[in-house]
Amino acid sequence: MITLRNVSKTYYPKGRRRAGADSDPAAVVALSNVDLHVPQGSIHGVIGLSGAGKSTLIRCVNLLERPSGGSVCVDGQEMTRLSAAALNQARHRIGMIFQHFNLLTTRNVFDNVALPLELMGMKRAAIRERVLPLLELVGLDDKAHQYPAKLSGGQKQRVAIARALASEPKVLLCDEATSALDPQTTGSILALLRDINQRLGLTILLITHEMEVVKSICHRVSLISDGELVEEAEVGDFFTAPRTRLGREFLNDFLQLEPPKALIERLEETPGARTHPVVRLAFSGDAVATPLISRLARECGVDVSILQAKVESIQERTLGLMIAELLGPADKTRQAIDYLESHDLHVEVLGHVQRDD
Ligand SMILES: Nc1ncnc2c1ncn2[C@@H]1O[C@H](COP(=O)(O)OP(=O)(O)OP(=O)(O)O)[C@@H](O)[C@H]1O
Repeated sequence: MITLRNVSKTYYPKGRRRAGADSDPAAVVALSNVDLHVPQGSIHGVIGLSGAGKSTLIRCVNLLERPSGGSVCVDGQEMTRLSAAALNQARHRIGMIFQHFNLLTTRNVFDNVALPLELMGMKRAAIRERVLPLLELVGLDDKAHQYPAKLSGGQKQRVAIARALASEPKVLLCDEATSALDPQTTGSILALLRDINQRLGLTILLITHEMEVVKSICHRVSLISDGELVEEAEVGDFFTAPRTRLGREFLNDFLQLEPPKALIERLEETPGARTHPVVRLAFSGDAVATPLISRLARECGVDVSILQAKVESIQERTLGLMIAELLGPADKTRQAIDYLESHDLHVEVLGHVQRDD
């Protein structure tokens, strides 16, 4: 449904865009060589730190920002090649919601949702037929005559969602849609987006800096850093075993699962004659219910000292996470790691610590 190929975006200081301007020290490369494919009906999250290029990326999809290079294809249409009129038409099929809702304060709820339909030239009766079910869908049918100033943040975002859906889009772009909301309201807005995705088959591309958003509703996630997509994975896989250092940092911050500080200070990168490994284990599926740790002791002769552990529900999947020291001779701890990996656990050796004995 959405395919970006080799998309780049460079911001130039006003009036300084010209041939050879790539070397302009004041130019900001916000995106480079971005490839992204979001299939019809899926929810795809792009996560990254502040300034990584998330907003630029999502705004390139509906050409609120025109890419400096590459192609942007939405629902089979190459967006960068459309005339102004055709682009305007294409945008009706791409709804967008924003962090700060962007409602018109002088219009009531009904008229905010009706606005895109008025701009499309729809008759008042047809607008009513379209808007009222949408207000019901977002749970605001009793607020049609209310003005935005009287609404909570969550209600404002619901109006914005209804407005974005008014032109019956195939794609919804969400630009940090829950960042201004408290955790409970965030939960209810995410539930609404999931519901819309399932009921209407709407394809959703969202950008966020919150792992909670990715965990709650996304099917796949991409990680953006300095304008480049550095990692992409199915959400369960990302939470089990992120492949990049930045991915691991996001995950550790979110899970708050780090070895104790005193132990981190003692961790050595390479094993020595009298060290034992500290590992981070991630397991899902059957492994969650299997008593693997006691089997390690029995079958590999290795004791396990659990430093931290937690179980997370990632949508339908249960994920176990643990930080542990493996205590035993080097050949046995090696064998224990092989044993765990052969039972589909993801094992990351965080380092090695000197034995106290
Ligand atoms: N209109 C602009 N002109 C010049 N530079 C810009 C413009 N918009 C964004 N940038 C720069 O492009 C880079 C990416 O910005 P962008 O807003 O896309 O990042 P972001 O990941 O959305 O950040 P945040 O989470 O803080 O909103 C940053 O270095 C930013 O300063």
